[in-house]
Amino acid sequence: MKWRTRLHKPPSKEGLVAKEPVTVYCRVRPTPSSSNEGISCIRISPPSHVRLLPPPSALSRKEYQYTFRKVFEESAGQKDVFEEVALPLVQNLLNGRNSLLFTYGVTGSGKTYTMTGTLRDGGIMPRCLDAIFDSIASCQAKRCTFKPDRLNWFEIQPDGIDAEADLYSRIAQNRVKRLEKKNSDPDIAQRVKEEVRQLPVNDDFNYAVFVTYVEIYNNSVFDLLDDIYDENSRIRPPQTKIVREDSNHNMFVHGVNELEVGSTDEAFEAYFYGQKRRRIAQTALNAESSRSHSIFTIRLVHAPLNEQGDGVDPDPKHMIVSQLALVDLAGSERTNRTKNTGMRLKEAGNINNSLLTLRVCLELLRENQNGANKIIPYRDSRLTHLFRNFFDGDGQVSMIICISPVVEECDETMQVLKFAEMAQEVSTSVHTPIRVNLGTPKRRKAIQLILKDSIINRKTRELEKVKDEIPNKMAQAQQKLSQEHEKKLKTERSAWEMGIAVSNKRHRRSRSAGNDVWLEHRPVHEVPLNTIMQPNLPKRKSVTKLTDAKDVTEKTSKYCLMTQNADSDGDLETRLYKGDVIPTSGGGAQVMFNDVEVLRQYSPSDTSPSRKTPRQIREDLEAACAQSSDANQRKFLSRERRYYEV
Ligand SMILES: Nc1ncnc2c1ncn2[C@@H]1O[C@H](COP(=O)(O)OP(=O)(O)OP(=O)(O)O)[C@@H](O)[C@H]1O
Repeated sequence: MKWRTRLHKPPSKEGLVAKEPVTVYCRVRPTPSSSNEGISCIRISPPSHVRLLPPPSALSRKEYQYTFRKVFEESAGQKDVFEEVALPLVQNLLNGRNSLLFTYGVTGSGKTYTMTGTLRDGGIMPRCLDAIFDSIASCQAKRCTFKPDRLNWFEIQPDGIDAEADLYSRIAQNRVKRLEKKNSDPDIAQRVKEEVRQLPVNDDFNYAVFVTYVEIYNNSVFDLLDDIYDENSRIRPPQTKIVREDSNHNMFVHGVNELEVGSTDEAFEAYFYGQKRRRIAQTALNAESSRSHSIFTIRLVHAPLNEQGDGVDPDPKHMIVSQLALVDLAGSERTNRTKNTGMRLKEAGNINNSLLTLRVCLELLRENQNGANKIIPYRDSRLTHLFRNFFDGDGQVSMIICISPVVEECDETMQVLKFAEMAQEVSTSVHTPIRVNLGTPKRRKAIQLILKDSIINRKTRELEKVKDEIPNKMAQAQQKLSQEHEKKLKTERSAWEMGIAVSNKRHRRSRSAGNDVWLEHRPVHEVPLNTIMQPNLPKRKSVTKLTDAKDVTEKTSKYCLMTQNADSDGDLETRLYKGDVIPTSGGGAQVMFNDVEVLRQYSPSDTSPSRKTPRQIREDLEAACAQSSDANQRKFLSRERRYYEV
């Protein structure tokens, strides 16, 4: 069943609210190889002090010491910075809180390096994504369970994918892929993922991750995930977006593309796509200087598990949306040093204006916290307008000041440090939303336990069933075995009876009447048999002496060796040893004896005890048949040799 929840406005803010100061960290980048090696305008006193030593050429020669939450030395790794600065913000996100993290500093001071890093040594953004996905791994909602309504909220589709949402998702993913094919983007597969600490999550909720990527360039907002190409594959000029306020007074970029991502790599694909759209202009200071503020926002949708534990609660009032905005600010710089002109000068002016507005807003906020009641000019720049909620109402704000030890940049570095020190004096409210009371806390675990239990029960039942069936199955197997045995015996018996039938005289006689040509090998001194029954061999050739091999090899297929003898009672006994003539591979022939016929004449009046009964005679014959192997055939032959010349 599929249904759509009616458009729902975010719930009013209830829950715990705590005041948190803007947290400022300072990262000192290694001295660039191009600068005067060994000359540095910075001294660090771990863990939180940094001293600026202006060179003789500086505008102000006074030494200053600044204190921040933590100062990262040149040797600090990406992991150190992430764990100290961003991991608590990821925990915020998982707890339903909002956070904003800026990197701020002069051009080339390491802001992008700190925020994004490289594929081999990821910065804060990929590490945050890894930590999020690792933490929600067991509670990730089915794709398309939530659909952005483009008004800063989400619709719930409890059954997951619906056609429209799926289409949206496919278009969005394809757009990212298509661009990747056309350009030689960094290979995401080469990204090195470091072990990230899994953070605790409320596993009675299902989670989905969405990303947006916008830039503020010359004080206009652009959606970096907007389709670059139109229907005719022509490059579309970028469309400016407006910053709006939703019904709950939250600021958002209207109509921005919000992409559901199922993994860090998918989010990275979106990021690289967006990178293409960023205006990257070369300045005299940095070959890859970004001239716009870029904002990569991760939104986490939390929705309670439904009662069955196989989907989400369809009530949108129970849904929580938290966000972590990662802002890579454009470099603050002095135009006279960068020697910018024309468009670059305009860019620099806008960048400095928005940074100045940020500074002014923070200064006035600080004054208001100390009793003043001044209007904060958020609207003076898109940057402050968009993040008004964070400063004014809700969310933790953190900042990493990136500084370079290069002496030439000492004056600008001082401005950055002064601004950052002031920013720490501003406090913001951090709101922790109240999660819906599910009635049965630890619902997922309970359902998992029930499922596990039912699997165990099912397996036990299956085992018991098998156990019950064992005697039955054994009886069946035994019956089958005895049936097979019986059948085998029967076959053997009938074969045996067939054998006996073969020795039946009449039967053999009838076989003699076929197309076979018999070689009848008679004794030299034959007793006249006129009065005695004789075998009927219709096509035969009789010999008393085998002199020519051709007698056997040519034409004949049957061989019959005849003996005549007087038995112990003086009666005449004629024996016919019969066999098949089988050609051999050497061109000769061999005889395979397979039958013995005994014709005996005796007087019916003779009743002497030594006379064999017909039954005894038959038994003798059967025994002779049973011995019709090669060896025995040879024995027969040698036994009878004295009567023949072979
Ligand atoms: N901590 C660091 N360790 C190693 N290399 C660094 C570090 N910080 C910066 N870099 C290097 O310095 C160069 C400039 O850094 P980056 O592009 O991050 O500066 P930026 O402040 O973002 O500049 P812009 O304001 O122009 O965007 C890059 O080549 C980057 O790899």
